[in-house]
Amino acid sequence: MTLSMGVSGGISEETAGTGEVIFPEGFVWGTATASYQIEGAANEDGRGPSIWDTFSRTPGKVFAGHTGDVACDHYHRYRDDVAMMADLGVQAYRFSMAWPRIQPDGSGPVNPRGLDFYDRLVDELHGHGITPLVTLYHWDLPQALEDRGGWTSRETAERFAEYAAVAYGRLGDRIATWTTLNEPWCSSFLGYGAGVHAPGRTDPGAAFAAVHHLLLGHGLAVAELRAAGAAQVGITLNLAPISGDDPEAVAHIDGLQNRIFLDPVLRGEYPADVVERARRFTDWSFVRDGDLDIIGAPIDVLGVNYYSPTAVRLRAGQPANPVHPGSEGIAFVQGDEEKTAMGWSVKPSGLTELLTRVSRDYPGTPLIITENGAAFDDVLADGRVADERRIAFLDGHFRAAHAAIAAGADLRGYFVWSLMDNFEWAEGYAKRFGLVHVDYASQRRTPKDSALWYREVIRRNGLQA
Ligand SMILES: N#[N+]C[C@@H]1[C@@H](O)[C@H](O)[C@@H](O)[C@@H]2O[C@H]12
Repeated sequence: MTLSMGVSGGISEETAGTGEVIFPEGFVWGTATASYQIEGAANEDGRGPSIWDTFSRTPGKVFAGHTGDVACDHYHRYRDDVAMMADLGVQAYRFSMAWPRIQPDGSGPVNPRGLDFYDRLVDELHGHGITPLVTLYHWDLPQALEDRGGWTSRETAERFAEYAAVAYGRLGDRIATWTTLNEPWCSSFLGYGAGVHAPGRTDPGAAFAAVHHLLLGHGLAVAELRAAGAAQVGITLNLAPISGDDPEAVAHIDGLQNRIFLDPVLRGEYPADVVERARRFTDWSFVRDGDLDIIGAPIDVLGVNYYSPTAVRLRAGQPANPVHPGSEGIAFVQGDEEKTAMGWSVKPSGLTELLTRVSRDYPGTPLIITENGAAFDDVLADGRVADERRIAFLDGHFRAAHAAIAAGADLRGYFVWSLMDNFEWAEGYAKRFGLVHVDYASQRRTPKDSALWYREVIRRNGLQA
């Protein structure tokens, strides 16, 4: 089953708020994870070091010095995890492949034992009737490539395309939907601009070079995947609706958060206003003739990760937010909505706004929500996690997605982040996003109430009144 097949049938009358909503027939319900966040086995079967192995070992970078060395031990427990997904009725599973497991140095020799793991995983998924959706890059860049410049170097984009071809060569017969990158905004602006993610660099000019080479890697990989016969190719972007009273401030942040990725991928051009604003930090000389044609090659599906909206306002003297280069005088403000354990506003309507905006401004590409979910301070008591807030969060966001479909968005599926609690990057294991609770000491998995609730949503293909 491909994930961007047309969904058939109309949708029920939109009954906002609390009524029953039924999604189109063929709508795909899934869960999502990422290699470094769940696999563990960091030094097993030939896996090479990634930038997150290095970063998490750098004092002060990750909460309590947590690392992904063991994580959820999914590398060894994948059969039980897949069986658990099947029990929850999950129809599709979004996971990422660890580039350093497949090419330990990021180029050259392929590690067959790394490919063997994904072979086993994909066969297990198919054995349970679960459709795989793969992300080729979810932030675990081989350290050897970072040592040669990482995403600031054009070479990394070229190596990424080679890695994509290797992965497809082994698994292309069993994976229909291939997404190249997860959230290049995080890889570039958090990793090279603000330094709060691996590799921990704080150079805005490097961040813009990373933006370009990540996107170039995407385009070169799409070409490789197409040549190899991939059925569906795409990319996942973390996007947010930007609100505020000052149009210039909104445009600035919308440009850096959304349009710097959407425009090249879906229009084959960088937004002119972003290019001009960024000239303080870069001369864009890393962009070569033909690059934008490569980056803008057609894709079959756009993955959208949505968590929370962004609100900005002018504030005299406000220093730049290092995550958003050139944002002096722009304050990021929080509304009085409920907050998650990450401190993010809970605003389901932001998802409707985002999906309808993308559909309006970038028509013609089917959408999949590749991540949406929330961290809350879950408590396991007597073998149960009564995570009502997560149920309410998901209920609201599912309804918001349904409203977007009713407004014309071509939304094909929804992957809840995350299948299970996992390594939450700089937050380590302190933040729990999972539908399934993980006791890291015992590795015991306990489906939370939200998982059992989600099973019913999937069974109904919608929500009860
Ligand atoms: N933070 N947070 C949760 C979640 C993260 O765990 C994923 O790896 C990212 O793709 C995206 O940031 C979202």
